[in-house]
Amino acid sequence: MTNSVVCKFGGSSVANATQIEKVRRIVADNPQRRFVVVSAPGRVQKNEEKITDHLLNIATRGQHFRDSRKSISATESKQAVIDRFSGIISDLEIEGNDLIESLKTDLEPNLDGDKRIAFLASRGEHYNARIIARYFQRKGMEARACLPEEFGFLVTDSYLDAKVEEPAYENIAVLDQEETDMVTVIPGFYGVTEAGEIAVFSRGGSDLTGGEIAYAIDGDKYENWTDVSGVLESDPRIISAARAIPRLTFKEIRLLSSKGVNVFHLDAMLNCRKRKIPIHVRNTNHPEAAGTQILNERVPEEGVVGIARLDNMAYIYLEKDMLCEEVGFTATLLKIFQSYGINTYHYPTDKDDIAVLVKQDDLKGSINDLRRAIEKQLKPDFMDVVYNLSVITPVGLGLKRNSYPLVDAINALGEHHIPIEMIDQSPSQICFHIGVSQAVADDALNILYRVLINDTRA
Ligand SMILES: Nc1ncnc2c1ncn2[C@@H]1O[C@H](COP(=O)(O)OP(=O)(O)O)[C@@H](O)[C@H]1O
Ligand SMILES: N[C@@H](CC(=O)OP(=O)(O)O)C(=O)O
Repeated sequence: MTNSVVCKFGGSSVANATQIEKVRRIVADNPQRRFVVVSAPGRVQKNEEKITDHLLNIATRGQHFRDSRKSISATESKQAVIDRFSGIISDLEIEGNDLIESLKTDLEPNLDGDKRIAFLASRGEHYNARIIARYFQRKGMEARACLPEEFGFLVTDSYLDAKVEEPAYENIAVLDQEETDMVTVIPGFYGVTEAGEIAVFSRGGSDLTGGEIAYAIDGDKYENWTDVSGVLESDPRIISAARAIPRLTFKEIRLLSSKGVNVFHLDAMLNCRKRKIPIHVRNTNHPEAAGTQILNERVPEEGVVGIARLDNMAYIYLEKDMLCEEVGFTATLLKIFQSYGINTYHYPTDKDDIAVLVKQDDLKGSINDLRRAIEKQLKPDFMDVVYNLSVITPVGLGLKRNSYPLVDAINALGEHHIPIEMIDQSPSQICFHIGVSQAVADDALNILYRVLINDTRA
């Protein structure tokens, strides 16, 4: 079946009845929008918790919010989840007592460990999809909810970071062949293992579900609906003047997402790229806005198209004479990080030194053991750990043939007396990374936005 558009609506687009009505209008507006992937209800107010976070708090018996300023018990989270869904059902004026009863049972699962966390985390998407399908029906739309556990959205049994298994694609294709006039509502974020257990993708994983459905049915387009008018030039919470980027390549969005632009899940575009399915990031609150098209190719007219930023980073710095001539030194070093489950972001290296950039939270609890392992296996002359770093990454295909933005960035930061802690160009040459102290990161981002994007506009 061709001519299908897969639409994914994020948590902010399905947070309450008003938002869900906007979703219905968007779906009804184009008969090609036959697959609708929904997230769990997100934030209505800025300082509110997402339903998924409440569910994780229930799963971890009140530990999930421990590091945040709020202290919310598991019992309070349970009530918050029930209240939110009851409110949505009543505001949408649909019959939903059965759903609330079933939700209450699901909130007391007889499961332990990661299986318990995954099952509970998935319930936000699960119940929202069932509610939204009912609402569509009440408004006269031919619609059905299709649940991953029923149609066989098969995933691996890494319960909190599942990956899609090949047979899932055939099972999704079957959905596409039946009931072709219907709108199919699918909960995002989770799948089912061969043993019939629920496993979730990493956070933000409903984007991934949308991308996988689009790939499986070879859709014409994957629309990703959110609360901003596309992928913006930089984080709108810091750069209020940031505008939507009209076109991006898969490579550019992947770089931006991996370096902190979290409007779109890092892996959601991988299979779409394989089948050349264009992705369109759009605003549920402003469907008339042009949004951002993500395509295989584009002709760049500018140097930098967007600037990402990763906060709370740290680096481990090592010095050792002739380090670069010691075959296997970097491999051993990275293996040590791997053995502690720590993801490494960059490792700029030179003749006698190397630095490994990581998320500083990932060092919690293991930094002393990690240092000991490095000392024992690699015997560095000197080792230091630098915390509270922010890594700012300007991205753009145009950088490949134009290195002036790199010079401009360094000059502008110098003029404003912002010390550069680290600098590194990616091998693809379409982005570079500048590390600055967290304390001056907002200033640095503002300066770089001005000099690399704003001032270069015609
Ligand atoms: N460069 C950027 N472009 C767009 N949004 C961004 C960017 N950087 C950060 N964001 C934030 O990402 C949010 C959208 O992502 P998310 O909260 O996951 O949406 P959803 O609830 O639709 O899944 C926006 O509200 C915005 O604050
Ligand atoms: N609800 C899940 C999955 C997701 O994709 O949500 P959102 O679309 O709100 O980013 C999460 O919060 O991680």
